[in-house]
Amino acid sequence: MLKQQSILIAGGGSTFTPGIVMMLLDNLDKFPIRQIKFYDNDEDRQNKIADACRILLKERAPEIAFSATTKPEEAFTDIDFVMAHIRVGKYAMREKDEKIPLKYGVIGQETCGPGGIAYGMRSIGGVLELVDYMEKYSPDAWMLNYSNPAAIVAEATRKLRPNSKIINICDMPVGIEHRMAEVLGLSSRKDMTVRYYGLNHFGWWTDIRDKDGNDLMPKIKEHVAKHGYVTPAELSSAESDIEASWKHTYEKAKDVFALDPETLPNTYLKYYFYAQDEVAIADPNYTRANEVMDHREKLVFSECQRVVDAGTARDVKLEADDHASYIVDLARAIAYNTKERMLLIVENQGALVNFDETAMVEIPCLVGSNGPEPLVQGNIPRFQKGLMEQQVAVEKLVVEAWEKGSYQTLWQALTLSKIVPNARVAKQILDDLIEANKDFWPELK
Ligand SMILES: NC(=O)c1ccc[n+]([C@@H]2O[C@H](COP(=O)([O-])OP(=O)(O)OC[C@H]3O[C@@H](n4cnc5c(N)ncnc54)[C@H](O)[C@@H]3O)[C@@H](O)[C@H]2O)c1
Ligand SMILES: O=P(O)(O)OC[C@H]1O[C@H](O[C@H]2[C@H](O)[C@@H](O)[C@@H](O)O[C@@H]2CO)[C@H](O)[C@@H](O)[C@@H]1O
Ligand SMILES: [Mn+2]
Repeated sequence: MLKQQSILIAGGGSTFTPGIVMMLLDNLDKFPIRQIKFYDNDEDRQNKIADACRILLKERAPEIAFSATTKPEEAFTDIDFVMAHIRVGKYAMREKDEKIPLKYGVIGQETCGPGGIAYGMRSIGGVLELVDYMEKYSPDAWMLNYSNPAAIVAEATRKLRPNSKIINICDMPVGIEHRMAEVLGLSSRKDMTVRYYGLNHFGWWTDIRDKDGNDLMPKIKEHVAKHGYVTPAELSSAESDIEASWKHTYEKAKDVFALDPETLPNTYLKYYFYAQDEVAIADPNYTRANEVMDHREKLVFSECQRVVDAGTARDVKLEADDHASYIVDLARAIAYNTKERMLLIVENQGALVNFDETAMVEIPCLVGSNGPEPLVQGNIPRFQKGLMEQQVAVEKLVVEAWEKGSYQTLWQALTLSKIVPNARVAKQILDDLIEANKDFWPELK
């Protein structure tokens, strides 16, 4: 009989929380649960999600104990897995991360360039705090962390909490693999076995095969060269479920792919290869944060309110997706030693032979009860190596700047980012970001 698990969702008020709860409910036969707790530092926001999830859980799995709290000891005691997805500063700060660089004609993005650096400087402290609570109150637990910017957070936990049981993850590769599977007519992305390497939001597939070992790359490449990662269904229907900004990102993968037709790229490389094109189509007064607040956040919170008002979650419209299935698969792999092959952000340690051993890289790993076992991906080519060396230096400098409280180091990080044109612009953006982030960043000297 499988051991029943106790789960803490940290960032209970996240728009992604209901999806994860739905996915946990869908998998109770493979991942039995005795307790789910929510933790957040914003009680009102968390309660809106928790009140709906309490109804959902009572109807579908009344045997699972449920609670929501803002008290760390109550939250982190008696836990097997912490599923973390906090956003320090919430959407109000994401909006500033995006709009400040745009004032200077520079990409404003959640995880890439100056926006990602600003968000990283807020997230490091928040995530380390969660790790410390977990180690104090449930020292045997694992933290599976989605909190962004995952690359910077991963470098911070590697360097500042080297022995902690935290695994940093991203749903972007599985989201793209889902699209590849649709292109191939496969029923699941899990029918594919992939080789992949890179940094978070900065990587490439080098090999994709079916379970019999047949090479699937040629067919995917043929599609991507024409349509990027827009799926056949999206191409043939005038109406699509995806938002226009994501559709553009999937289309733009065509131009990103053109740079290296040997591999298949992660979508967010568009911000590095085509920075000016992306700035040209951005609206400095209405960025992705505004879209998310107007769409996903409204949708999730209004649906939770509807469930609470109706007193039932019988016809709840919130769905579990790849994002949720990935974190649940990872928890299962650790809990029951499934040895599932998954892309994770781990310390390189020779897996990319000719790359910095201490870099946090995104590569396939076999996951069991001891955690991830990285799979060697060999030598990487000069083009990717050059790009990755520059980007990993940015990520390491940000963590160093946070640790030392150093203005100079953060200025260097911004200047080194491929997205920022020069040191003068880097300084202007930095000074604005410091002012905007004074409640969140360490003081920089
Ligand atoms: N790694 C990935 O691929 C991936 C994918 C999707 C989302 N995410 C990340 O997941 C997170 C949640 O995204 P969202 O859009 O749902 O955000 P959200 O703002 O809806 O939710 C985040 C929650 O975190 C809470 N929070 C902030 N600081 C906290 C702290 N110090 N302690 C406890 N709680 C805190 C907020 O109050 C909020 O309820 C973000 O970091 C986002 O970037 C990552
Ligand atoms: O702008 P947002 O908040 O909608 O998304 C930013 C996040 O984007 C990635 O996740 C995508 C995923 O790539 C896509 O396939 C689909 O599932 O939607 C997800 C987000 O809604 C990315 O991996 C995250 O790190 C970003 O935060
Ligand atoms: Mn991601």
